[in-house]
Amino acid sequence: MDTTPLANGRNLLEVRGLTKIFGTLKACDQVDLTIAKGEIHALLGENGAGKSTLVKMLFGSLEPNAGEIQWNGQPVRITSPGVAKKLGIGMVFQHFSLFEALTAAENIALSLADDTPISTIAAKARALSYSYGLPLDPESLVGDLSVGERQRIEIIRCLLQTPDLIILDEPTSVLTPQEADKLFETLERLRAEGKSILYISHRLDEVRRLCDSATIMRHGKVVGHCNPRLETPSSLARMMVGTEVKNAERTTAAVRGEELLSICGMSRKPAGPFSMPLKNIRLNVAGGEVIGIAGVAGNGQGELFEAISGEALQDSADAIRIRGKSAGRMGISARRLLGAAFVPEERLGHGAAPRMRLSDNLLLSRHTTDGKAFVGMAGMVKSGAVQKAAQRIIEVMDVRKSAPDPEAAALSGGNLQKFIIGRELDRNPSVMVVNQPTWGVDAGAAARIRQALIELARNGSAVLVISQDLDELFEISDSIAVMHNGDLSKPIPIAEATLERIGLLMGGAEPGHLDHAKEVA
Ligand SMILES: Nc1ncnc2c1ncn2[C@@H]1O[C@H](COP(=O)(O)OP(=O)(O)OP(=O)(O)O)[C@@H](O)[C@H]1O
Repeated sequence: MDTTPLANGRNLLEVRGLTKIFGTLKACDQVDLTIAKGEIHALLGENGAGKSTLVKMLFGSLEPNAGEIQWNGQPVRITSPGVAKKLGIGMVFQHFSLFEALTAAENIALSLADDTPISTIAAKARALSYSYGLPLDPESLVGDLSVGERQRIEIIRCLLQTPDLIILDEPTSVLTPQEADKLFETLERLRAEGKSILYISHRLDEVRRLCDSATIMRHGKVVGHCNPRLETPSSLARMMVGTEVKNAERTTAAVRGEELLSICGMSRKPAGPFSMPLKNIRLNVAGGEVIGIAGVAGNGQGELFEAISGEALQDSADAIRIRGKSAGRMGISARRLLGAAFVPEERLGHGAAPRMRLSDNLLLSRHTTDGKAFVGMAGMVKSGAVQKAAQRIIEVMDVRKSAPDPEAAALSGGNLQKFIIGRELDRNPSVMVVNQPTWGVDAGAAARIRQALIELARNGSAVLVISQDLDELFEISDSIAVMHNGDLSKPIPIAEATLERIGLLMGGAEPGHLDHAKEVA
């Protein structure tokens, strides 16, 4: 591995010795980074390596403890995002900062902080979004949009400020392959226009395809540079993690046990003008198996998760059965009491309360289901037991953190995901339903999560995984069903599933959905 920065034309940004300390942890330790004009530069590293901390300092949302930043050859102090934007630095964050009750245009207006009329902003956003191939309806309410569409708003909001450097923190983790392709076209066009891009991603194949150079971080330090096009995904993973990374393995075939999760003709009207109806969904997940659900984002996967988890109730109690009990009218806690566990796609807010410590988050999600273990006589919390369970999860899932029991918001994105998945696995649920299990998780940790899901199933649980990552679904599933337009296809056993067949179902082109609908009728 090369350890000197690649010279690639004139430099737009040079960072020397940038350091950020949280408590006793050096999240960034003497980091050097050079970004040339007109290049797409990847920032790679395992979860908690310090990537987000570094870019937050470049965007003025965190103040460095030491180090220097030069912009166009001049030393600068980026004391706030406003200063960064004025210099020409734009950022698309890993966690979106959008108000759900406002429209896309209203959200954009808020960040522009001037008095341009909303109609002008909407018109500009619409024109820009279409010209960059990321179509957006500025009048749509954010609350009704899929994660992919929300990200589009963030990107357009950033581009409206005509930045010279665009920082993207894991932009494709929630996108479909088609959406990701569109984004790559947009980024390539921006590069051709002379813009620079700093690109954080755990998807190493896309880094190889898109990026001109890469800086690799480990434990807060820069450990090398490379030209990703000359590397393989496994050599990049090795540089990041420091050791070889193995894929998850289905070592034994699934032995289908009793049906533990049954969805029996479940329909749901669209919750808002932009959400998808669910159409007569039928699916049985038995103990021992992993069923994967593929689909282009926005085809009803989010609505399906809400209906199964109890975030949205059914008219009929029998529409969902968990371990034989009619659960369609039960809320999330009652379904959890039946032995089910749910991991939503949005980690902060939905999956964890950001300002609460990990142990409190654990108690919050499990006090009903683990009442005896965590709550004693007269409602006193057994804090020792809660702390012990939190530590166990942290160890099993290798959650890297800066304090013994930090707030959820102080974890890196991937480490929080590991904690949330670990918190649910720790209950040894009979039914586990996960939406995007490895969103934002590094290659090593993703393999660990996938292996844990396979093992949970092999130990007798029913596992349902909704994912936009087809490679992931092929790696862990015993059968794959596809959501299209609110309709779920019949699960295809993995031995008969090909990328082409699943791809056709995702596009609605194969009659699998129709056959299934006929069978159901
Ligand atoms: N506000 C904070 N307070 C305390 N510690 C923090 C804070 N933000 C980050 N950290 C810690 O700093 C380290 C680096 O985190 P960072 O988010 O920069 O990692 P990352 O490389 O972006 O990881 P990921 O790929 O998971 O997003 C982690 O150990 C994290 O727990």
